[in-house]
This record gives sequence, structure tokens and C-alpha cells, in this order.
Amino acid sequence: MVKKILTVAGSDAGGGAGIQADLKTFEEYGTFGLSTITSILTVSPKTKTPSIYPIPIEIVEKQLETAFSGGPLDALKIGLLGSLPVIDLLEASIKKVNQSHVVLDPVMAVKTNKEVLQPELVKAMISKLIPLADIITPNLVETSILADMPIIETEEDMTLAAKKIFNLGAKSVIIKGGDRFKGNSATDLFYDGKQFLFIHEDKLETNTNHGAGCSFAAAITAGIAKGLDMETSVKLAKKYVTSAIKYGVYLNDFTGYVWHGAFQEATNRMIIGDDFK
Ligand SMILES: Nc1ncnc2c1ncn2[C@@H]1O[C@H](COP(=O)(O)OP(=O)(O)O)[C@@H](O)[C@H]1O
Ligand SMILES: Cc1ncc(COP(=O)(O)O)c(C=O)c1O
Repeated sequence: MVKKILTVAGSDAGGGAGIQADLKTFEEYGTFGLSTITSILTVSPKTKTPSIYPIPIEIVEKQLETAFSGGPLDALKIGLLGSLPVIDLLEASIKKVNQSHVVLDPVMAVKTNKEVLQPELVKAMISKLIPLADIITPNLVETSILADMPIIETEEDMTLAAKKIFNLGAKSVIIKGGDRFKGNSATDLFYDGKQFLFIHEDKLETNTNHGAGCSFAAAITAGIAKGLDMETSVKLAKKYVTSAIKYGVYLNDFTGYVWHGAFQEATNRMIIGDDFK
């Protein structure tokens, strides 16, 4: 039976991040995607600043009711939350349907802009959603906030941050170094309370990494929905996102998006998982 995955996230008009990234990624993995849209995010072509337009909470609730009408899904991915009431609603819904396989991408920063989005949501996300997550996938900006460490420059800094974030209650964490990490490597660190696993890929000199974080977390979600263990899902997601960045698509002169079809085109096969352990 095809695996069903719900994404609860923001809509990205550019098509490469948010809900759009998640649904495209789920499809690439041969899984069936459902969506609950929490907000709409736009990025001004003039100032490059993002704006978030939350969807009224009653409408978010109706979408969740539809998505969970057959009980829990094979996995759930959480992205941009958009407003405080969404956090309470999501916490209650996850508990009510007993949803497992929860991936939390704690979206607090987009790449066109250094400012933290919606800082007022961080406390509630930490106390209500992190404890329900099987994995949390912060980028370096989000890692600094969650670990309360202003500077993360070395692998030792990442290790300490991973321990601190794990101690907030998630079952595992992957810190995405990406192009914010110093040096030539796009280094990520996975920690599940037992092992620290650094995953390295060469840093790609391109702007086509918008949507990389969403797509990476969506790929991890699809992996665990298909029965892969977390470590294998993370390693496969890293290969998937690296191809997607490499063969990305430019929208204008400052934004390029990952291309979700790249991995499959390069390998000429569906993403199953077992072949890539
Ligand atoms: N320029 C790049 N070259 C190679 N990998 C990258 C690059 N930018 C991001 N990545 C990788 O893409 C994934 C998403 O990370 P990142 O872009 O930092 O997340 P976010 O989109 O949440 O900011 C990570 O695996 C990261 O290492
Ligand atoms: C709805 C939404 N969520 C999340 C993001 C973050 O994207 P990324 O995967 O580049 O971190 C964006 C970026 O534009 C977005 O539009």
C-alpha cells in the first residue's frame, strides 16, 4: 500500500519550498502527500524580505480534520507554523490521533534574509512540539536559537548544540550546516542520543538552495514513512537534497530553488531507499 504523509506547513509561491517542496518530494519517493496549509509566505522582489500571511485557525483545523479523517498517517512533517494557535491545535491533534513518525522542521529563517521569522513562536514550539518529534531538523540559525549558542563555527560547536537540542526532548536531531557552515563542506550532524554522525558533501557554489531545508526534512519523512530507520533516512535525504541543489532552477536573479526531480533523473530510478544504504 502506498504510504500516506501529511505536511503541515506554509505555502511558498515560488514552488520550491514549503508545502510545494514537501508534496513534490513525497511524490519523488513514491508516497502520497496530504497538506494542511498554515500560512502563505511571500518574498518581496524589491526588498527580499519575507511576509507571512497566516490562514485563519478554523480553516487550519478543518484541513487537519480532513487529513486525519482516516486516523493517523504513515508520517507527519511540520514546517512553517504561521501562528501560535496552530501550535496548540497541532499538539492536540497529534495526541488525539496518536500520530507517530513526526518530523519537525523548526522553520525560523529563510535564505533571502537574516532576520528570525516569528520569534514569538519559539517557546511554544520548544515546549509543545519538540517532545512529540522523532527528529528535529534545524538549520544553523535555528540551531543557534534552540541551543542558545550565538556562534556555531566548528564541528565541536555543532556537537554541543546537538546535545542541547536533544535534551529539549526530541528523539533525534539533525543540524543542517549547509552553506552557513564555515569552509568548503556542507556538513550536517545527526545525533540520536547514542551516536554523533557527521554527514559531509562538498558545498555547491550556487543560489539554488532555496527550499533545501524543507525538501531535506520532507525526504527524511518519506524515508521513515517507507520503513527506513532514521539514520538511513537521513543519509538518503542528504543525497536527494544535494542533487536537488546541484540541478536547481533560477526564478529571478536572486532566488534559485532546488529541483525535486533531479535525484531520480540522475539515477533513473524511483527512490526506494534500500539501494542507498
Ligand atoms: N550550497 C550548498 N551546497 C551543498 N549542500 C547544501 C548547500 N546549502 C544547503 N545544503 C544542504 O541542504 C540541506 C538543507 O540545509 P539548509 O539549506 O542549511 O537548510 P534551510 O533550508 O533550513 O536553511 C542540508 O543538508 C545542507 O547541508
Ligand atoms: C512556506 C515556506 N516554508 C519554509 C521556507 C524555508 O525554506 P528553506 O527550505 O529554504 O529553508 C520557505 C522559504 O521560502 C517557505 O516559503
